[in-house]
Amino acid sequence: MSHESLDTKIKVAVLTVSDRASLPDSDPDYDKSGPAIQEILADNPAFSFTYHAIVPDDISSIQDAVKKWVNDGGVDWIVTTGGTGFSPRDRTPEAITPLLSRLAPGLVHLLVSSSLKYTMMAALSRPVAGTIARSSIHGSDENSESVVGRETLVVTLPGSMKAVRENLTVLLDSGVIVHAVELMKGGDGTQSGQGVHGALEPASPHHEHGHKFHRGDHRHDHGHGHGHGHERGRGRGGKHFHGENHHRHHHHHHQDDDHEILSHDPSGAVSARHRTSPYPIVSLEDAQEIIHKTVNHLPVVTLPVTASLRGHVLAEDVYAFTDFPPTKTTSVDGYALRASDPAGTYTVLTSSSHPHLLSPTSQEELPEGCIYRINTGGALPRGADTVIMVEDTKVVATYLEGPSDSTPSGPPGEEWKVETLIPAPPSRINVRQPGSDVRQGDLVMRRGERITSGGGEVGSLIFIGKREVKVFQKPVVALMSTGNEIRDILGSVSSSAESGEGDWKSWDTNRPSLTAALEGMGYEVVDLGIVPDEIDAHVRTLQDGLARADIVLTTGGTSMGPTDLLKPVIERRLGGEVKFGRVSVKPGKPTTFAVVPIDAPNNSSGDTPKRLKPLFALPGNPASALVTFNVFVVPALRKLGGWEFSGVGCELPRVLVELQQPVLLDPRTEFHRVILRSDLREGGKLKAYSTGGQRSSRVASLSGANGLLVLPQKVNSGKDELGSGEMAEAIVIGGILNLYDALYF
Ligand SMILES: Nc1nc2c(c(=O)[nH]1)N[C@H]1C(S)=C(S)[C@@H](COP(=O)(O)OP(=O)(O)OC[C@H]3O[C@@H](n4cnc5c(N)ncnc54)[C@H](O)[C@@H]3O)O[C@H]1N2
Ligand code: MOO
Repeated sequence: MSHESLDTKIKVAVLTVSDRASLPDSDPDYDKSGPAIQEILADNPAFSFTYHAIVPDDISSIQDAVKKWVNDGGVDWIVTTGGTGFSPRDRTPEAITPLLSRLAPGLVHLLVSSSLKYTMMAALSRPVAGTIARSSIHGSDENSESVVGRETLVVTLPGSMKAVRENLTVLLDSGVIVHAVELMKGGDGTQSGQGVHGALEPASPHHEHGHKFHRGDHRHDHGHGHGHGHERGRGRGGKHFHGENHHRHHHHHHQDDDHEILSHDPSGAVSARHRTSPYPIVSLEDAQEIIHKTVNHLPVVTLPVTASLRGHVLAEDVYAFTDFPPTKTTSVDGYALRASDPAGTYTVLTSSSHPHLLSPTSQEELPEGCIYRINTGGALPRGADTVIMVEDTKVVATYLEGPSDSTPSGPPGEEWKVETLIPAPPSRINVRQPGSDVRQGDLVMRRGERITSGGGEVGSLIFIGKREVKVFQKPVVALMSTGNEIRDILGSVSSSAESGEGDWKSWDTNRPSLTAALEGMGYEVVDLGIVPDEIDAHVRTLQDGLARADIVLTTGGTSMGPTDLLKPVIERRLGGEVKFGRVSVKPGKPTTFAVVPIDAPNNSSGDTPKRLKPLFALPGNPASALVTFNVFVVPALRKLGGWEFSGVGCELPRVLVELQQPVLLDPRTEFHRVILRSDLREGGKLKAYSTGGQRSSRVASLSGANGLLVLPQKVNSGKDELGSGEMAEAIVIGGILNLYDALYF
């Protein structure tokens, strides 16, 4: 059934019961809950709004209004708000009960029990629910056939906005109202996609309401236009998830608007799960842009400049505090002298015999007729301006073992006289002038520059004497696998599991492979282990991961199975917002990206600000997990760590490559795993060799792969394949090889 056509929609009338609001001179804004109900319903395609009235808290006024709507015929469901409490004027239940032809205590139970999760005061709410038959109001049942389809459902809600929103959410999200009205009209209820035991809302008070993370209003997946349910009032983001009708609506955001929950309720019956995914399928490019827009850099920290700085991004400009080298310095081993000194014989001075010539506290210069022995990197003595290499000299005389008349005393065997065989070379040749490597005040590295494992950046910082530096925090990544069928290869495995019996099926491939990838990129990994397909275990482990890490990665449980828990747990138990739940890529269609609120420590004003942490739920298939990691997660990790570009730009680089095999095109953008080799015989052309079978479970397709072809989507009437020799784009995920750097190719 489509809720698109008006006459199949459930027609709703809203009755506000309030002495104050019904006064003739009452402020029209006094009634808040009546309009709130209209707005919530207006955004739900299953409903169309008909009437709204405000009556005082007296039994006959309430009954008159209800009877009128029931007798007019055109109303399927009457929602009242107000007058259900314990104060003397609260009479709504007393007004409605006598009109009911059939009681619906189950609905009452649903309302009260769900409200009790928010407040024990819900025990003092006295709702009634049931159906009113049109004929029973006329007091005539002579035409019993006309009773069929002539019933109106009535539910009484409290007057408070909060309670109204909570109760309506439970009634709409559970699907019970749609189902009830279908049954009242003589249908079998299958239209709403709810089995008779359609699943009810789980206990999740704190995340159904109150948090204020709006979905960015990008990418509404209409395809139907959106005229539904907007006759009155404005659309409000009510959460709805019945059956086939999963429209995204334009939300006219109100400040207490929540984001939509699209996932199924996993605590319900298997039969109540979605049979088509409610998540719109976004393109690769859109998914990348959503990630880029959502993820922000982590805070700045000051770290010591050591090798472990690699992988960080600088958060400050770094200037040189002094000149490097600080004084004239030799770049060769030899003898310092004056540039004007001709070839000839000189007396040798050294840092042992004449250290004061190097000391800044002395004024003395290198005397005429002397040269000063120095080694590469050493400072020139005062008075010298160039250096002659040792190769251009020879020893003429050394100090002797014992005293002598003609030889002054010195360490025996030490050089006394050395002959320079050529005139002193010009100083530019062998001398590094002060500040010639780095000048004081030079900008050595900029904020935003990345400290790579290439070493150049760490080296540059240390070289100028920088001991600590401001960098963006590098994300810590929490990683978990899911699935009852998954076992840790290091864990103890019972013999029945080893023999393949029981429900054991797979070694946990994803955690080790993703850990290798993450640690190889320099990220610290928090291992959350393997989590069974149970809601509470998911919640606990995810909360643990969110507390300990800056980003959480999961694998498995993203798709359409009844135990695919990630999306429902994120939305319904963690209060998270799924930014996208499907992407048109192969492999990796169910890749899910969400943000989850984390309570920041209470501040002095007492309110609890929320921080959002990103979470990727990657598909369980091992090849899918690794491919989507490279395509979607790596850019997010980089962005968290402070990579910043004006556009989308944290992705791994792409190159143009020549296919060496023909490849078939898929309706989804396909990442075909390849080995990229540079062929110098053809000017260094990059050639792409397929790694073979590309099924999502075949992680071997990534073994040795250093590239992911980005194969364009096959379009209707477009070509089905790219031929050998054609060019395509590839994402570089590893080091490029030479053509012959391989065991085989
Ligand atoms: N009815 C539909 N079924 C599936 C759809 C779909 O659109 N409709 N999508 C398929 C696609 S595409 C993928 S990809 C997978 C994704 O599945 P999940 O993310 O829900 O993952 P699981 O069902 O939990 O597991 C899938 C597969 O991978 C194995 N697995 C899971 N974790 C690990 C691990 N850590 N190490 C090794 N192997 C793992 C698991 O045993 C399953 O064989 O869904 C398709 N289905
Ligand atoms: O999208 Mo799935 O990753 O093809 O197997």
